[in-house]
Amino acid sequence: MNSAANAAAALHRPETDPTPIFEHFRGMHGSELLTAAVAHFDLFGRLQQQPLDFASLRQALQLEERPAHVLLTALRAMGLLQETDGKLALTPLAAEHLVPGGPLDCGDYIGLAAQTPGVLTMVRLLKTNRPLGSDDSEEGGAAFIYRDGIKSAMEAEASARHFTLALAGRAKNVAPHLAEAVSLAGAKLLLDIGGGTGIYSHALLQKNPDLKAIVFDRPEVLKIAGEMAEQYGVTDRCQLVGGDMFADEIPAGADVILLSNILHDWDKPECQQVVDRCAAALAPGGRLLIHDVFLDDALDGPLPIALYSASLFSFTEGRAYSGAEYREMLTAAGLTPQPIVPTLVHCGVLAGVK
Ligand SMILES: C[S@@+](CC[C@H](N)C(=O)[O-])C[C@H]1O[C@@H](n2cnc3c(N)ncnc32)[C@H](O)[C@@H]1O
Repeated sequence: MNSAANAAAALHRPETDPTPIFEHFRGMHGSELLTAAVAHFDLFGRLQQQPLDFASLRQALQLEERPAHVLLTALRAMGLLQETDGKLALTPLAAEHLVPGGPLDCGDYIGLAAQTPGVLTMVRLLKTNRPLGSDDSEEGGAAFIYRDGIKSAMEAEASARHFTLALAGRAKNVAPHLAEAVSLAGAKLLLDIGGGTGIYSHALLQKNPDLKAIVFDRPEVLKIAGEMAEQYGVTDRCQLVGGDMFADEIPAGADVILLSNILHDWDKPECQQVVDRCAAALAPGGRLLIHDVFLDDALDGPLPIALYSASLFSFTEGRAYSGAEYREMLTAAGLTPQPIVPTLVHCGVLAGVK
């Protein structure tokens, strides 16, 4: 048992900003999406014929809405597509260099990567709209997500531990910034839905000595949250509750509910369901905190978030959303959105007040 006196500090801010490391890691998706667009979807050839609105282009590419957003947002962020009068068109850069058969076309060069494993996987995911690990032919189940009817890696001890601890590196860096950015003065109970390691809760508990927290997640994941609570010396104020946020009762009466990196794992109807359920469970006057990344409201960048969106798309049933999309969800749940407060690694907090 770790006493509070020799507990690890969850409030230790990194001396250097790890954001570029995450950007380099996610950068592979830029290459995959560009190559897919050029060599598998003939996207630039199609748009050379005529600009198309999102729905028509999506139909022409035979993509469902989520993969179409991931692909087209990334290409807009790369400066290859632009929206004019509601239609997507080639930018001068794409028109000069990516239209098949053009005098300065670089498409065959990009096509050198057409059959590489990463590109082929991305093309399959875009076409099927299913995350890695979710097919019956694949072992293990999808990472980070659980709902009735899907094969989830979060239900088996070893894979739940593997994926949960994988997020600890980011959480340890970002949590001190979150604890600094969000004042919980006066709050008595924090509910951390899908809390994973619980590190964000542990940092908030260390920062706010009168606060108590509930970390709500799948039972196998909570084993790690319990170990971490010991390391950070907050076990006496941190309760672990196992459940399914879509089906089980959300503990009622918290002043603050945290959805840290949760909604980006889900498609819009599931996001709305979670936001609605959290809003109903909040105490009057309470806050729902969406801690996540935010695309521009026009869904045309920034590029690092657009590439992270492809990563989220690959692993889960979600993607990155814009501030406007999240504000719409909060408003539909009867909450009043507040301005976004940045934390670290492109993340920020968007609060909705009940
Ligand atoms: C991407 S992780 C985020 C973890 C942590 N909040 C963070 O920011 O690092 C998503 C978390 O949601 C949990 N989760 C997914 N589906 C869930 C469900 N239906 N009910 C409860 N928790 C769920 C996962 O087990 C996982 O810990």
